[in-house]
Amino acid sequence: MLATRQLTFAYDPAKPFSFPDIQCADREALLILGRSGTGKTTLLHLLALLLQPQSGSVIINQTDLTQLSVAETAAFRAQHVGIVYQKPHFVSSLSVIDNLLMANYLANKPQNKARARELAGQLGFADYLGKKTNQMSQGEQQRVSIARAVMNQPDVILADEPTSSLDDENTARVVSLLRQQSEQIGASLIVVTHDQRLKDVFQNQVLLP
Ligand SMILES: Nc1ncnc2c1ncn2[C@@H]1O[C@H](COP(=O)(O)OP(=O)(O)OP(=O)(O)O)[C@@H](O)[C@H]1O
Repeated sequence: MLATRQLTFAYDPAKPFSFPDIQCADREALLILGRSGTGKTTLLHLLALLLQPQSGSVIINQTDLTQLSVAETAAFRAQHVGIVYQKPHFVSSLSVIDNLLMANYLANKPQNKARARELAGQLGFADYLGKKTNQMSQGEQQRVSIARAVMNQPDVILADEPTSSLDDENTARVVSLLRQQSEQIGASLIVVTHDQRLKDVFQNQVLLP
């Protein structure tokens, strides 16, 4: 479960952001829409406490992340939050499977190769596990990115424009994989996007003004 209360933030004091409260239960999906520059990525980074809000709270399960120290926040994020970035960031010198196992390492958990293989099978990149990520197409990399986000079975999955550079077929595939994974592990799924193709797919929506 993720909920926010009266979140505010400013890169520049002259341009403050004030975000609508959002709520997303376990196994639910929420789409956050808005034109370019309305603060979608900023909001997603606040939800992951990658940015510290000026005021307000971010609650995941029973924990108010804004009350945690920097070290506690980093540990909480690694264990409970899975992030799919707009452009996948991988360690290019490592293989696909080692990039997945990195999520275990960062969360201070034992390496779970069986889970990495299971996800690769489910998401359709089992043949790539030993390869480097730069040998994969963008759509394939996006699927690895989803697998990495769910390696530790997080409580919340945050996805930033996961489909903006994909064709219709890969968009449908990525959306269904995100939903399937969040339902399987019982996570809240929050997607921020300006991709109008997703409007008809998600029932719960928030529009940033
Ligand atoms: N690090 C930063 N420093 C200063 N201003 C920033 C920074 N990051 C974003 N902004 C500004 O904050 C506003 C919101 O940016 P943000 O990236 O959250 O918007 P967005 O809705 O995700 O846009 P897009 O759909 O184009 O990705 C923009 O006007 C942007 O220029």
